[in-house]
Amino acid sequence: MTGTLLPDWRDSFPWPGAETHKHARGRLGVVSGKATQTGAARLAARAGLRIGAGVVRILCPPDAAAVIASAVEAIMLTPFGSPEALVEACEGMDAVVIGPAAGLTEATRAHIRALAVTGAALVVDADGLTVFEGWPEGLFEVLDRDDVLTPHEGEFKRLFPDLLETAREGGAAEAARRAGAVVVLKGPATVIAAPDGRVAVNDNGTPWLATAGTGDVLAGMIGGLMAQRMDSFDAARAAVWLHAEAARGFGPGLIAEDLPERLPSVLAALYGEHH
Ligand SMILES: NC(=O)C1=CN([C@@H]2O[C@H](COP(=O)(O)OP(=O)(O)OC[C@H]3O[C@@H](n4cnc5c(N)ncnc54)[C@H](O)[C@@H]3O)[C@@H](O)[C@H]2O)[C@@H](O)CC1
Ligand SMILES: Nc1ncnc2c1ncn2[C@@H]1O[C@H](COP(=O)(O)OP(=O)(O)O)[C@@H](O)[C@H]1O
Repeated sequence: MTGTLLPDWRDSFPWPGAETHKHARGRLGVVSGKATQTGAARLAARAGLRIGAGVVRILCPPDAAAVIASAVEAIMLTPFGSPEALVEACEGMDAVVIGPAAGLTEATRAHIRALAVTGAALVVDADGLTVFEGWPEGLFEVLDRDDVLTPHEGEFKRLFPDLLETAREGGAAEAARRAGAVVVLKGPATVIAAPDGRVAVNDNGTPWLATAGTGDVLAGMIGGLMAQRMDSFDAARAAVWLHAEAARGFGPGLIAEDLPERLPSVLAALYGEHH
């Protein structure tokens, strides 16, 4: 294991107990974009499954169903055609990831606002953040403390333009307070901040992660841990660390698809240290 600090979230990592079953381990939903933009959701869904969510289902616009169905196995699929149908399809979900390649549309805004009032904890990423540029309160007013926002710097500036000049730690902390949710400000030293004032800076980042789709994988990993009912701040810290650990272990040539496949060895090392 690399990283200079022993991750203290290890004690609350959701290893499965003997009596568990797939539904008890946690149900994760991932909302896909349209037919030509399904890869991001598939990356997130696969990462959520690899990190231990027992059941993962992609929710997709009807036109995307045939494309996704031909590209998934253990991951399930439900098409939806309206915000109401999306909410119905997410019944019983413990966590839902929305935003990767979702599209910068009024529909994306409506889907997020509808999902926020269900019982599922949300991970809002990528287009799900950008689409609220100029209307951040439209997002913040529907979030709960256990929801997570995962902006890179560009997305962060779209939601928090006045925090541009603030140092990353202070900026993320203020953003979390304002959003009333956990904020993961991604980058070489990813900052994780909770609305109750907890702040952590990840210490094992690697530039091998600077490749398209790795953020989608991270969103799926965070959602997968939240689906297993890990505290959202701890889930975010754990996922950021494991994501970087997987990338370090792979090294040159890494693409986003490699990260979920690398997770078993990273998790095995963590499991071995713990048991
Ligand atoms: N396989 C897939 O289907 C993938 C889909 N993706 C999705 O594609 C959509 C658009 O992605 P884009 O990359 O165009 O949108 P972004 O919002 O990431 O990038 C738009 C602009 O933001 C700026 N920016 C500022 N700071 C940045 C930072 N730290 N990192 C990256 N960009 C920064 C850049 O100038 C960039 O041109 C998103 O919904 C995203 O989820 C991507 O995640 C890549 C993989
Ligand atoms: N130079 C870097 N050093 C460490 N991590 C990085 C670096 N560049 C990007 N990353 C990480 O890679 C991921 C990129 O996510 P994101 O920008 O959302 O990409 P995408 O939208 O293509 O999935 C984040 O987890 C980020 O922290």
